[in-house]
Amino acid sequence: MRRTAIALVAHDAKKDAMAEFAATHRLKLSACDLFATGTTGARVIERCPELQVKRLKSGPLGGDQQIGALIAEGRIDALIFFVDPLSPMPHDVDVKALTRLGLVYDIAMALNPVTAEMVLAMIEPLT
Ligand SMILES: O=C(CO)COP(=O)(O)O
Repeated sequence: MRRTAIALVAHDAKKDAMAEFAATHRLKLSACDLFATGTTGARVIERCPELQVKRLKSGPLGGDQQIGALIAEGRIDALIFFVDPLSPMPHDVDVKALTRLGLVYDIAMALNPVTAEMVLAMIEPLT
């Protein structure tokens, strides 16, 4: 049985919040397999160098789609995606496709920090 796999994604205006979220939950996250879009992953690693994070491409360059592909393959248990609802995104279609796949495959999906706290509280990492 594999470890619990969590994907971390944050839009630019939410990256500070994601770095803080990762720092607050570093212990639990360290027991999970972590995936992230490029810049989000870099920010998480910068804040929490001890975390092993598989960084994919930056979201606008295909990273959202890579996370979506992992979801479609059944390799992600939870998506924590801090969405910026106030800024237009050139890759809005990718963002929509990613959240759509989260729904299609019925994984745990948190789109804001308060829900992410709840989702993580329910996760018992397999070690
Ligand atoms: O754009 C993103 C999600 O749509 C996130 O990508 P980055 O983590 O590379 O900024």
